[in-house]
Amino acid sequence: MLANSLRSHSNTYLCFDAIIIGSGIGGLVTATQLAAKGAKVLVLESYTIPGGSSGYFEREGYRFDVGASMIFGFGTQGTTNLLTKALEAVNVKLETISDPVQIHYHLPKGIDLKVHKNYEKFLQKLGDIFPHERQGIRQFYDECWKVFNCLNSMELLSLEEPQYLARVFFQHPLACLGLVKYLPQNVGDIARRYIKDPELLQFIDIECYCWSVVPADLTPMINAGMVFSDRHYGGINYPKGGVGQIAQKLVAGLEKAGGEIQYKARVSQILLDGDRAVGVELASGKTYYAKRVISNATRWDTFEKLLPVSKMPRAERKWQQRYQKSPSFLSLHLGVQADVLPIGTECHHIVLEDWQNMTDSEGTLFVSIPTLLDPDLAPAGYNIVHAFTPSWVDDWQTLSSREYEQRKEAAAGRVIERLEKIFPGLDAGLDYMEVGTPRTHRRFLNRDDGTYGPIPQRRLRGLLGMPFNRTAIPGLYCVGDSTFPGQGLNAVAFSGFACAHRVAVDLGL
Ligand SMILES: NC(=O)c1ccc[n+]([C@@H]2O[C@H](COP(=O)([O-])OP(=O)(O)OC[C@H]3O[C@@H](n4cnc5c(N)ncnc54)[C@H](O)[C@@H]3O)[C@@H](O)[C@H]2O)c1
Ligand SMILES: CC(C)=CCC/C(C)=C/C=C/C(C)=C/C=C/C(C)=C/C=C/C=C(C)/C=C/C=C(C)/C=C/C=C(\C)CCC=C(C)C
Repeated sequence: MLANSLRSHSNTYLCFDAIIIGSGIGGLVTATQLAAKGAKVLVLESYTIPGGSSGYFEREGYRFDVGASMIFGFGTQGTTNLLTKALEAVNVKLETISDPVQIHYHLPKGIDLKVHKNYEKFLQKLGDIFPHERQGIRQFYDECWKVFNCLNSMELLSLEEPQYLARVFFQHPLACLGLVKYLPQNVGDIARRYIKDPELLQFIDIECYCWSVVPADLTPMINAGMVFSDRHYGGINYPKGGVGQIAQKLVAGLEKAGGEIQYKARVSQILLDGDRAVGVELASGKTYYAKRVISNATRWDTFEKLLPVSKMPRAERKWQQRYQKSPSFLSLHLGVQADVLPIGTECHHIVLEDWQNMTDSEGTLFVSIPTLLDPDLAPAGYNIVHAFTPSWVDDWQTLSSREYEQRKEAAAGRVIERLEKIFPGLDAGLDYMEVGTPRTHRRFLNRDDGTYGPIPQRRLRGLLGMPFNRTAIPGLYCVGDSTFPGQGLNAVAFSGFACAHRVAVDLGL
C-alpha cells in the first residue's frame, strides 16, 4: 500500500531528494550542503523559527539566545571553522565579534582565572596558580594542539565514505594516523600523564565539563583537542544580532539555493516501506516522501517516538546501553541594569564553590552576558545575563502548576544568590526575568527530557562508540548532537557536513 503510494508520489512535486526533520544547526548545515549540491531539499521544523537550541526569543526589548552564547567555528582560517564554511557554501555572510577571553572561572579556594584567547597568556596565568606544574600544563595543552593540527590540516567530511577516507589518507597520512591514535582516547588519561596535582586535575575536569558535561575521564580527546586549541586559534566569536542569526542566515542561504523550509510542521512519524524510510507524516496528517530522510531530532526522539519501538535496530539498543541522556538546564534569562557589571567584566563565566558538586544538579553555574559583545541585544542601559545550571527533568515532573511556579521561583532565588557573589547588586538591578526548566527545553526544543545531549554511561573508548550518520534503517540518517562527534555548534556543523556528504554520494549527486 505504502509502496504504491510512494510510487504514485515519486514523480510529483511532493517527492524530495531529502527531507530533514528539524532545523537545528546540524539539520540546517545538512540541508544547505545538499541544496548547494543541487538536491531538492525540504526542512520540516515544528517551531515557528529555525535554530532549535541555537534559536532566540524576544521580550520587552531584549533578544535572548535560547542556548549558550559561546560559539566556536567562526574562525577565518584552516579547515575547522565549519560555521564560517557552512555559511559561505550558500553565499551568505554573518558579522561576528571576537571575544578576547573564552571563560572567566570562579572556582573553589578562590581560584580566579581567565582563559585568554592568547595561548601563552593563558598558560602563564594557569602556571601562576600552579607554578610547580608549569611544564605539565604546557605538555598537556600542547598535546591537545597535536589533535587540532591534524584536524585543521584536512578537509572534514564523512568518515563513512571510503573514497574520501582514501583521499585524505593519501594527502595527509601522518595527520590521519594521528587522529586514529586519538580517536579511542579520553582526556583524563592524557592529563594524568603530565599533571600530578589533584587540584589541577580537577581544573582539567571542569575545563571538560563546561562543554561536554562530563569530567575529563569521560571526555573524548578529539573533542578536547578541538575546544582547547580552537579557542586560541579561530577563537570564540559572537554573531552580531545574536546566536539566532546563524540559523536565520543558513535558512536564507538554503532558500537561495532552492531548498524549502516549513515551520509549525511537527513530524509525528517516519514512514517506512517495509524496512526502508521513505517519508514522514506531520501531526497535521500531511505526508511527504523523499529518497532519503534525515533526522535532526535526538536519537531517543527518533527511535522511540518517530518510529515504532518494535522497529528499534539492535545497534540503537546497544548505543542506549553505552550512552545516556545528560541532564537538562535550569535557565535564567535576565535583563539587568548595565551599571551592575563592573567595567571589564567578561562575557562568559563559570562559577563553582565546591569541587565535589561539579556534576551535581545546580552544581556548576554557567553565565553568558552577550550584550558585552553586542549591546544592541538589550535596551540602552541594560545587559542580558543568561545564567544556567544542570537540572534533571525528574525534579520538575508531576507538579501542580502552582508547585511548578513555586519551585521555579525558589530555584531562581538560589541562582541569583550565587550571581550576587560575583556581581553584587544584581538582584537590585533586575529589570526582567524569565525562568526555563528542563520541561521548557523539552517542550520548545523537542528534546527528550530536555536533554543537552548524549553522555557516556561509563568510561568508553573516546569517540569510537559515537555513531556516524547512517542508521540501521535503510534510507534513514541522523544528524546533530547524538551523532559523531557530539554536542556543540561546531560539532553538529561537522555532523551536518558529513551527513550531507554521505547522502549526496548515496544519491549519486
Ligand atoms: N556553543 C553554544 O553556545 C551553543 C549554543 C546553542 C546550541 N549549541 C549546541 O547545538 C547542539 C544542538 O544542535 P542540533 O543540530 O543537534 O539540534 P537542536 O536540538 O538544536 O535542533 C533540533 C531541531 O529539530 C526540531 N525538531 C525535533 N523534533 C522534531 C519533529 N518531530 N518535527 C519537526 N521538528 C522537530 C526542534 O524543534 C529543533 O528546532 C547542541 O549540542 C548544543 O550544544 C551550542
Ligand atoms: C583514513 C584513516 C586511516 C583514518 C582517518 C581518520 C580520520 C580522518 C579521522 C577524522 C576525524 C574527524 C574528522 C573528527 C572531527 C571532529 C570534530 C569536528 C570535533 C568537533 C568538536 C567540537 C566540540 C566538541 C565543540 C564543543 C563545544 C561546546 C559543546 C560548547 C558548549 C558551550 C557551552 C555549553 C557554553 C557554556 C559556557 C559558559 C557560558 C561559560
